[in-house]
Amino acid sequence: MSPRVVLVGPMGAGKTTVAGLLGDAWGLPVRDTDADIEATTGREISDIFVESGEDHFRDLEAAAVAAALAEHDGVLALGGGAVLRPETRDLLAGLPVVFLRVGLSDAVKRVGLGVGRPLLLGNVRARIKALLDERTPIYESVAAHTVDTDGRTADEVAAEVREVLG
Ligand SMILES: Nc1ncnc2c1ncn2[C@@H]1O[C@H](COP(=O)(O)OP(=O)(O)O)[C@@H](O)[C@H]1O
Ligand SMILES: O=C(O)C1=C[C@@H](OP(=O)(O)O)[C@@H](O)[C@H](O)C1
Ligand SMILES: [Mg+2]
Repeated sequence: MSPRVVLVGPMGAGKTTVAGLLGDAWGLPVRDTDADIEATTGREISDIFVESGEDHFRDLEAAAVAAALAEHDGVLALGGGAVLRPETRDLLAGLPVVFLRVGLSDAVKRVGLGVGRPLLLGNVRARIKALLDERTPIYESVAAHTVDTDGRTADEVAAEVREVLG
């Protein structure tokens, strides 16, 4: 069992949204590791970060990704930082991983000033810039395909993901 597609990329790339659209288009079930972590722990992601720290969140996330990759054959969206763990990158080798690329201004516009993304607290623009600089090479290293999302609607992005996967 193996997912039809695994979406990676930064916060605001549209992974969660595009996963839903792909699931609808293909008639496949959709999973999102953030939602899986919230369901298993009964806690919100931001509470886990604040109360237990990022390392603990990454442990939960690595386990959630491993479980989803083993159990799920539909569409899978990862959280933006899931690829930071080497064991997760190893598990992604050979899978249809698509990197949804987003530039700084579109990412800032999309994530807004919500409190749901704890890593962005403070200066949202500076935090996103640092995350994009640090993580872009990692997303590129795990992805079989890259789809640009800047200036495109989520529907347009989903259509291109379907196209690149053939
Ligand atoms: N291509 C897009 N263009 C504009 N807004 C988008 C696009 N994709 C997603 N969004 C919006 O951006 C926000 C973040 O999307 P989300 O799917 O949660 O991203 P991610 O899971 O990658 O962090 C949501 O409000 C969503 O509706
Ligand atoms: O980039 C990150 O480290 C994170 C991304 C978030 O998911 P999205 O990428 O779906 O927003 C969520 O997992 C958490 O807030 C940490
Ligand atoms: Mg998401």
